[in-house]
Amino acid sequence: RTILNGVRNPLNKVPGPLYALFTNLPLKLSVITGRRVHFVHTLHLKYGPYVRIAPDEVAVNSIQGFRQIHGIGNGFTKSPWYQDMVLTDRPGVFSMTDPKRHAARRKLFARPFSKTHIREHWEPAVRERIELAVSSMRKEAASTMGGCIVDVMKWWTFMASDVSSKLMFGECFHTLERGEVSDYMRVLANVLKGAGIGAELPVVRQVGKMLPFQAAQEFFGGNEFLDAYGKTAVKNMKASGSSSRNIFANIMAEAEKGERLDDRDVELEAMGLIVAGTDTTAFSLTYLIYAVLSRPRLQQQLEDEVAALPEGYRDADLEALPLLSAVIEETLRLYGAAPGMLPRMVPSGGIDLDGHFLPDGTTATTHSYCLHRDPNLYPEPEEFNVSRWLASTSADDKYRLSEAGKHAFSPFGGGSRSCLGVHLAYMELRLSAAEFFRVCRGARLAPSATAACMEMENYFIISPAGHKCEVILKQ
Ligand code: HEM
Repeated sequence: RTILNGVRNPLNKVPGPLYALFTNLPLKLSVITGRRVHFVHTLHLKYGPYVRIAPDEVAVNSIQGFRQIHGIGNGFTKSPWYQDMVLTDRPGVFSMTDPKRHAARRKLFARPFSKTHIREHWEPAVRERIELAVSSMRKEAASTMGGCIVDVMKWWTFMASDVSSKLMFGECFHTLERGEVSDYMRVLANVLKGAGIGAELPVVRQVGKMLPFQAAQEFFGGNEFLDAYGKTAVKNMKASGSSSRNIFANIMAEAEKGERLDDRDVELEAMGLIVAGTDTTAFSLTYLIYAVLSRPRLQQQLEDEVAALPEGYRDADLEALPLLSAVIEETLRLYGAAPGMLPRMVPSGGIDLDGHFLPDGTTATTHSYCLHRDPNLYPEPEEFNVSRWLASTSADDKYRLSEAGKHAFSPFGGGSRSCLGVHLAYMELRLSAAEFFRVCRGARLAPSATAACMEMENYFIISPAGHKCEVILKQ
C-alpha cells in the first residue's frame, strides 16, 4: 500500500530530480553546509518555477504561487519547522503556527512597530548608536598600523545588537564601547546553531543534550542564562522611569485594550526579536557597503547626495533621497538578509498552484533569493543596478522595474507573516548608510573583501562566507 501511495502521489507530477521522490538528504546536506539558497536556485534554473526538492516539499518560484502561499486568509500556515527551530516552551510571534493566536499577538505589536511610533520613540537612540559605530570605525582605522583597515561587518553587528538590546530589554549591551560581542549574544549564537542543527537532525540534538560538556549544554540544552536576561525585559517594561523604558512598555499599553502578554511571553518575545532584528540588519548593511564600494561612480554620487543633507537631518529627510533609497532597495533585492526558505503547510484538502496539485502534508516553500534573480522580472538579475529603482533616464529604461518586478520584491516576506520590524530595519539602513557615506568619504574595499569572502553563506539568513568585510578608510 505504501508503494502504491508513493506511486500515486500527485507530487510525482511536479518536476524535480529523481532522488527527491525518495529522500530529503541532498536538501538537508545543503542546509547544514550553508548552501540551501544556492542549491534550490540551481534546481529552479534547471526544472523551472515549481520543483520537488524533497518527498514532501516543493519549492515555488512564481509570483502567482508566492501570492497564493503568502496571501492573507489563503489557509497556508507556517510549517512546524519554526517551532523546532526556536525550541522554546511556548511560541512567540515569529514561530506561532496557529493563525488566530498569531493575528491576536501581531495586533498587539502593530502600533509599537509602526513607522510613526518607531520614529517618535526610538529614532534618537538608534541614531546615537549609529554615530558611535561610524566614529568607532574611524578611530579603529586611525589606530591600525599601516592600513586604516576596519571590518564594517563587526561594527554594524555591534551597532545592531546595541539597538536591539536597548529596544527589547531597555538596557543597551554597550557592545560598541566594549568593542567585543556581549555574553548574551555569544550564548544566543550557540543556542541558535544548536537549534538549527536540531531542527534538521533531531538525533544529533538528542545525543548532544546527554553529553556532559558545558559547550554541548549551551548548544542543545535549555538556557538559564538567556532566561535570566529575559527577566530584564520584564523588569524594565514595568519600570516607571523613561530611561529604562523598552518597546514592551508600549506593547503593554496596547495590551490594556485586549489580548495580554504574561511575563514569560515578554521574556521569550524579547529574545525572539533580538534574534530576528540584529544580524539581519547588520548583514544587509554590510552588503550595502560592499556593493557601493565595488562601484566607485555610484559611491561618489551617493556621497554627494548625503553630503548635501542639512545638519540635524532626520530619517524622514533620508526617505526622500532617491539614490539612497534606490541603493537600499537594490541591496535588499540581491542581499536582503533573509532570502532563504519560508516554508508553509498547504491548507487541508490540498491546493492547486499554477496547475500543480499539492496534497495535504506538503510543504510549499518560497525563496526570495530565487524570485529576485528571475530575469523576466529583473533584467540581468545578478547586476547590482540602482536604475531599476530610479525615475526614468531613457538609457536605462530596459532595467526599469515592471509591475511584476514590484510585486515580486519580497525581502521582508509576505502577507500576515511579513517582517514585523520592517520600519525599524529601514530606519537603521537609511541612517547608517547616510552616516557612513557622509563621514567616510573615499572609503575603499580592502584587498581581503573579495567575491569569495562575500559569497553568501545561508543558515536561514545569509552572511559573508569570510565572516568579515574589511574596508580602508581615508584619514
Ligand atoms: C534588513 C533587516 C531585516 C530583514 C531582511 C528581515 C526579513 C524578514 C523576513 C523575510 C521575514 C519573514 C520570515 C518568515 O516568514 O519565515 C521576517 C519576519 C520577521 N521579522 Fe524581520 N527582517 C529584518 C529586520 C527585522 C527587525 C529589525 C526586526 C525586529 C526588531 C524583525 C522582526 C521580525 C519578526 C518578529 C518576524 C516574524 C513576523 C511574523 O511571523 O508575524 N525583523 N523578517
